[in-house]
Amino acid sequence: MPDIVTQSQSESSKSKTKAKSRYLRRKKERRKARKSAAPRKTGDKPLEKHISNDEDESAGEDTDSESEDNETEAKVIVIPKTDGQQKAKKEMRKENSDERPEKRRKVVDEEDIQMAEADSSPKPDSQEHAHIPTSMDKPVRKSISPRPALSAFPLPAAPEAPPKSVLALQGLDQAMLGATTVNPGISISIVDEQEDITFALSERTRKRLLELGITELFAVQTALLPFLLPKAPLQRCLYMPFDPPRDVCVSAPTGSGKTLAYVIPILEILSSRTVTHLRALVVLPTRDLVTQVRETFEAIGKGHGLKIGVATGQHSFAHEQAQLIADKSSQLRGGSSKVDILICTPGRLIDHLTGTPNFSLQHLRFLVIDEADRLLAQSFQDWLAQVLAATRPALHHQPQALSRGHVSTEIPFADALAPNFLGCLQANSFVADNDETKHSSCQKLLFSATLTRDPGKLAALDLRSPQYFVVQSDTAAGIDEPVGVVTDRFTMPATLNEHMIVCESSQKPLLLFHLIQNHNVRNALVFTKSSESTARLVKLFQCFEAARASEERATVIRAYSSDLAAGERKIILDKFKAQEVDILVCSDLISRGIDISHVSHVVSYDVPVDMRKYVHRVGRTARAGRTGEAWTLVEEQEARYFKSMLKASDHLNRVKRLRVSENDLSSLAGPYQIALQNLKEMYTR
Ligand SMILES: Nc1ncnc2c1ncn2[C@@H]1O[C@H](COP(=O)(O)OP(=O)(O)OP(=O)(O)O)[C@@H](O)[C@H]1O
Repeated sequence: MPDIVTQSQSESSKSKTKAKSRYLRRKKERRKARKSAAPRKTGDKPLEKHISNDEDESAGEDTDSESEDNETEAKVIVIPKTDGQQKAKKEMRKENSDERPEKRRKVVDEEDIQMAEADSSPKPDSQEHAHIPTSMDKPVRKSISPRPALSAFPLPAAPEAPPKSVLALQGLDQAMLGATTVNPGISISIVDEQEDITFALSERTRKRLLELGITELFAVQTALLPFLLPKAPLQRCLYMPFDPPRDVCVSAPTGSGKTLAYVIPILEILSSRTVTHLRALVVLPTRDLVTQVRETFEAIGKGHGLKIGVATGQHSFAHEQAQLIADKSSQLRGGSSKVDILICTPGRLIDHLTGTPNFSLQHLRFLVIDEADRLLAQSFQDWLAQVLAATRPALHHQPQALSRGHVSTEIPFADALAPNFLGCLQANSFVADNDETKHSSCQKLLFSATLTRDPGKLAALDLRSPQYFVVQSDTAAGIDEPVGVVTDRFTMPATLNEHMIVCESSQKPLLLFHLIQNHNVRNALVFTKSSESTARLVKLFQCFEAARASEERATVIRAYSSDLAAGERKIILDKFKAQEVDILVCSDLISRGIDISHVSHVVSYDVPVDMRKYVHRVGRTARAGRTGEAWTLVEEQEARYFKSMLKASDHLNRVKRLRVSENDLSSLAGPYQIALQNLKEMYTR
């Protein structure tokens, strides 16, 4: 048995050897056939590695191992499959189909290689790209290294906010940034004649000021007078067509004397005039202010021989025309005027500009806009644009555009025309000795305690190289803030004491009565939010005074609001000025500009809606260096808003909290309840 086994083993090994040699022979033949089937192109480099779909398994394995070992040196050439190759491959497969199945191999295709090249190719702008690789010298399989992770972008973060002062400067013109800061503590005596060298005040004006008890000039006046009243005579001229004056913007606290700062220079310069023309126009927001400024002009200008007129609509239009215009019937190109100075409200001014013959602004030397921020916010009939246009000749130089209401082609009286309007004459009718452009001599002066910083609104004024003056203490301006005019801070009078009283809404009337009784307040202004609340509060207070039935003199309280006719308002205001009325309850109608020297207290019964309103209300007291008290009653739900408003203007620390206990109020509770009952009956009747 063992022999049999041995024999059969030897037979089988023989047959195996035969099969192996047959396999090797066929393999050899296949190689030969493959070599002959793949003709090499002329110029082709010798093949170092040949990858194709028809490679046998061992060749594929060799290729892998080589490329791993010599990754950097390996050169791979992709040879496109030829028809011969494909044929040979098919034959071979046929032959080998019975021998062993073809293993699945990783196939690297021509297209894959191209993509790999594209991916790993250097950036066009990199230096490495100086050598453009070809498929001949490019490593393929292992050359595709994993892409590095994208570098992380920094997370979005808000940049640090620029300082408030930097923000405030945005969009402001250089003129505003170059404002002159004036210390409110400065004053200059006008008693000593030698001191007066700076301002060159005329003897007549100085005497008049002294007669009125004005012995020194306040800070804003010390800055404005040398600027508006230069010593050089040429700069005091009525007409300056070739060297027009610079415009001026002034921001100074309430009661600091802004009115005199323009009244004195206007009177001084206009007093040199021979012919009466309308040369100074002062625009104010209310009739009351017009009356007040007229009184100041008349007081200081007594003896100057200048005529002062007003236009507020208080009188009929025909009456005003008769007061303002000397000649309504003739056709005068240069206009006609009975007044040198006109003080008016914007509405009535526009009425005269459009409806009064020979009313002309071509001779204006001064255009004053007092309470400028309020007036610039008023777009009534586009009044500002109309006024500015009337100070310049019309673009098309139409003779009829000179003064409204007349159309004529006759040669006008040359002496009636302002120099900058002479160009309007027909060329052949008037020969000028000088062809240089003539400018308007009108100098614009803007005043306010809360002058606007809005560049857009200021641009509407078409200011000529304006000079800004800001009256504020050194401490009010921060180190990095050149001037307060560029921030939301408003300078308050140093002599003003400010308090707020936080209370429940229902307690407010009783609290007000307590403050008035307890502090023995006389000469007070009480501001409410509307004319209705004004009337209600006055009635309640009158009922309260009646119910109190005290032996002391009853406090006289009156309402002052737009509900009253102008005549009635004037009577009440005069009584208050004469101290016949103790307390005037009013809406914001007189919160601006009104100057009543003896006002000792200002009470904001309703909180002001914004900081500007607050500044003007409290500014009715502590004027011209006097002391004054300002109280604001703040309802509990308003406290937060009110405080943040003050804080935004850097003013919170100036307003102290005043506390009133329930006990303090209890003594007045009885008459107050009676007053409420009486008022109720009054309204139900
Ligand atoms: N040099 C001065 N000497 C004494 N009193 C003066 C002087 N200048 C002005 N006054 C007085 O100071 C008061 C306030 O002046 P004015 O009304 O011009 O203030 P204002 O700055 O215009 O205030 P507001 O912004 O509230 O209108 C007036 O009664 C005025 O007569």
